[in-house]
Amino acid sequence: MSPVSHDSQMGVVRNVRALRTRIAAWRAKGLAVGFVPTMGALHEGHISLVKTACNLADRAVASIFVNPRQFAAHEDLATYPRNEAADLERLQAAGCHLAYLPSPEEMYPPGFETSVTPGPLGRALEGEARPHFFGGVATVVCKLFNQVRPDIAVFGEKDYQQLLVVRQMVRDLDMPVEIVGAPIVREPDGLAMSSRNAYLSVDERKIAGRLNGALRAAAERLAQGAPVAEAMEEARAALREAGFDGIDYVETRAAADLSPLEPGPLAPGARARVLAAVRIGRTRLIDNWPAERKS
Ligand SMILES: Nc1ncnc2c1ncn2[C@@H]1O[C@H](COP(=O)(O)OP(=O)(O)OP(=O)(O)O)[C@@H](O)[C@H]1O
Ligand SMILES: CC(C)(CO)[C@@H](O)C(=O)[O-]
Ligand code: BAL
Repeated sequence: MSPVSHDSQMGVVRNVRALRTRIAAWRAKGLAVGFVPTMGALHEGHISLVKTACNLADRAVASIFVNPRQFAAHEDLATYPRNEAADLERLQAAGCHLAYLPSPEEMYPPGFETSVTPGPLGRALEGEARPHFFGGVATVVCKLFNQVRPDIAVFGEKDYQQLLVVRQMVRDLDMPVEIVGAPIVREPDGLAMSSRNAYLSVDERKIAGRLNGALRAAAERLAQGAPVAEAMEEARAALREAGFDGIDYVETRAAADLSPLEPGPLAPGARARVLAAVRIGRTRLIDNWPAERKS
């Protein structure tokens, strides 16, 4: 027998109509809705977002949708890890109230043609390496917000630029939702949890564990007053020495809006973020770490 009582059984819906029926019943009771969009293959990072949504709202909805529009033709849409049964169990155990799993046809029916295009914030860093990416993310997140109509939505700081792009979209398009950023959940060696970590071989996994250390070391150098350009050069050297096959970028940017910084030392009190994307074998990893100069 299931240890879960009927009352706390998580709902599972796969189309907008069923989703809206469930949410309308909560709204009728005046309950606040928290939302966590995901692409599935869930790990403790995703679960921490669901728990945050449960803490901040009366009901939590999580979506699982591997969004084709944010993958370029050469990327890993076909092989992206999928594990629906395990994901549903994890969501249920985390206290999620409703899982929303639309099909690609439900999200993008024949005739679909409108998209959301982020501004300059979406063109730097990840946007430069993956030019299609933030347009796909903004479009699907906009649709998901219109479908769920949440009071709050929780996004992980692991995808730091994505969090800022979504905040900017919500501000620019007057969307009635509060965006909450949640801290990065890491493996014991510091590697940020990520669904794509499943691609790593045993040897690659050892190398991957050194990404976070390189960013932390850079943030420490910046805290001590090292020039940004010097700290970034040291970080690149550390990543090359660790054995990464490629570095898409390692940069220190203003934490609030990712605007570029001068090459010299950080201004005392200025909040910055060291961000990187690296490649190892067929896997691309991103991570970031806060940096602030000690006064
Ligand atoms: N380690 C983590 N800590 C906190 N939040 C995370 C973590 N990993 C992912 N998230 C957040 O979960 C949400 C869904 O992300 P997604 O499903 O793409 O997972 P992912 O592990 O980032 O996958 P990928 O390997 O494709 O980057 C995003 O808001 C993302 O920032
Ligand atoms: C926000 C998101 C679910 C949109 O597809 C995705 O980019 C992700 O999982 O970070
Ligand atoms: N976590 C971001 C989803 C992607 O890389 O497509």
